[in-house]
Amino acid sequence: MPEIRNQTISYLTSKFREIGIRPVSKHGQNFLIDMNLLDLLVRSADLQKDEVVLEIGTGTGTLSTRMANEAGHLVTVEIDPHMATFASEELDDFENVTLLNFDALKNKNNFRPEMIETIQEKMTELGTTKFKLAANLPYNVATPIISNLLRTEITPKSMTVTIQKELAERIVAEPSTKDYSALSVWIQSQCKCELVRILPPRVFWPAPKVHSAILHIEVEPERRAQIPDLEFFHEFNRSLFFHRRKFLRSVLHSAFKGRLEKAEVDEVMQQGNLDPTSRSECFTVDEILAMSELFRQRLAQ
Ligand SMILES: C[S@@+](CC[C@H](N)C(=O)[O-])C[C@H]1O[C@@H](n2cnc3c(N)ncnc32)[C@H](O)[C@@H]1O
Repeated sequence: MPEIRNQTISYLTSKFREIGIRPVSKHGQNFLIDMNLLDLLVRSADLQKDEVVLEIGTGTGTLSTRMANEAGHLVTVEIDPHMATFASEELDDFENVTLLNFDALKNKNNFRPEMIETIQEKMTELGTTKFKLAANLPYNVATPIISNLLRTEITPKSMTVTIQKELAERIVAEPSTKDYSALSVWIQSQCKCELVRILPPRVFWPAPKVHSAILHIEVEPERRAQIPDLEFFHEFNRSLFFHRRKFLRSVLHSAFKGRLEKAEVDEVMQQGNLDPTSRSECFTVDEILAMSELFRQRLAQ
């Protein structure tokens, strides 16, 4: 088994000095330096030898080496060429790692196609359909990464991620709370979420200004399969929370402008017993799923 190095602050600072680089804050370069927490993240991800694992944000490769030991194959993506060079040395002895040096996102709504193709290729080579995301995510792109992964042609079994605490709280939020949002509904409509641990800034180097959290998101294929049109639901849900303080009737009139007459929207609302003066944030995930389905069927008529 290749060696797993414990990357302490002194190891990282001396290596960075040697290479002549510094952590770049615009890329969210806050490295997890608490080895117990790295192990907790890997344990929570429950990686198996018949699985391909995607890591977005290789950084110095400290989490990557731990995951490569557990997984069938690790596809790890890093935007920063300096970090990719650093990590490739750490990962040199691992035969089951593919390190890609580019931005994981093509744009806010889509992943870089080469990343998805590489995962598919490695799944075929391994003869598996199983794939997971496990990563200490760059905070500025954590939301699109988690959200988009439920919209790609390959569905992950789970996503175990370190993210900003506020974002974790938004994902697990309950109806009628300030954190409840389109993201909470989108994730909870097809996944079970567990907040594994809150992490203080000091477990990272350099320390960020905010607290973080390890979140484990388990995709539930049966629930996901019950959503007849994922893209329609994704758009419907987003438009529902676009003006979260407006009354439902007005929100729905705007959402279907040009596609349904106002009277038709009112009819669907009556059909679903939907109170026109309610607000989107008071509906449960199941109620929003049912609402979306009523409108989808109306549009299909
Ligand atoms: C929070 S650090 C995690 C590093 C390492 N995995 C760890 O656990 O300490 C996030 C890493 O993601 C990289 N990154 C930022 N944006 C990215 C993007 N859009 N695509 C790929 N990597 C990105 C950063 O350069 C940084 O190395």
